[in-house]
Amino acid sequence: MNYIELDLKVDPEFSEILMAELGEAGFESFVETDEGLLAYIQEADFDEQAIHDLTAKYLDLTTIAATWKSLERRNWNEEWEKSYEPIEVGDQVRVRATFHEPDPSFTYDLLIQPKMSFGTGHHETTWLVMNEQLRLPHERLSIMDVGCGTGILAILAHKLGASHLLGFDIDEWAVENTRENFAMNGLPAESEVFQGTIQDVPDEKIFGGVLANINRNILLAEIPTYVKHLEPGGWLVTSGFYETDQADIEKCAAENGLKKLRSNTRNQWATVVFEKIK
Ligand SMILES: C[S@@+](CC[C@H](N)C(=O)[O-])C[C@H]1O[C@@H](n2cnc3c(N)ncnc32)[C@H](O)[C@@H]1O
Repeated sequence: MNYIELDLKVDPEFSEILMAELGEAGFESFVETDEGLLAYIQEADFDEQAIHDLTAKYLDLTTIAATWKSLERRNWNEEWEKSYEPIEVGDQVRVRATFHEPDPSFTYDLLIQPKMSFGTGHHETTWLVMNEQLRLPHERLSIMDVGCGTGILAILAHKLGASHLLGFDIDEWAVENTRENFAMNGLPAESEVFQGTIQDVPDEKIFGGVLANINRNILLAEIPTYVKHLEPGGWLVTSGFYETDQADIEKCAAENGLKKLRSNTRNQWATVVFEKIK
């Protein structure tokens, strides 16, 4: 049986009330930490939406940053083979696993084996970002993929003509999976993948485009740093937040020298595309 470990960074004052709520939602055990709370639930009972709702509910009172991970590896390929169908973005992009036949009518054929990592194109946010990538220049640009998951966004960037890719993720399994998927999709050996955050990217590295499908709180904290790594006129695609959080993201971006180009939504999830003012 696999368990999910939910890591809530929150003012300890709120730990008790959160434990009561999480207990009702099926979480079985808790460990209070200096920074908040670790909570454990069987993977089958875990509901990502419920955690988003919980975080949103307390936002007016305190800041809660929620991250979670599965405590054991599973054979995702086996799970996939039971239920996974290729996913299409417009009439140009098709994401599939190796056990699906290629469809030559699509210009961009992406091979993704997800393992434990987020990012097959099935999630609204991944789909929304890929849909925006199709409208953005990539030719000969250096592109950074923040929270690369399976590496899917960087792989599409490569297929759209990007010259150099840098991807990173805090999750070691995502990093391992991105490396595998990069190799499977023929990304150049010079592509960089590492485990870490934007803080680990050297100041002198400048990009023509940044892909950041993360979440509201991390975006609000990190947008100023993304901007420092963008060349003037470079673009930033943000996602991983709900429509209700879009105004906060846009305000933060405007305060940091970004101009909004456009936005889109899908099932209440949002994406906003910005350009660094020259
Ligand atoms: C919503 S998923 C997106 C994955 C993939 N880029 C996609 O679009 O499908 C967010 C990813 O960001 C990673 N992550 C979360 N916080 C991060 C941070 N501060 N820096 C880097 N990666 C982070 C998570 O481990 C997860 O793989």
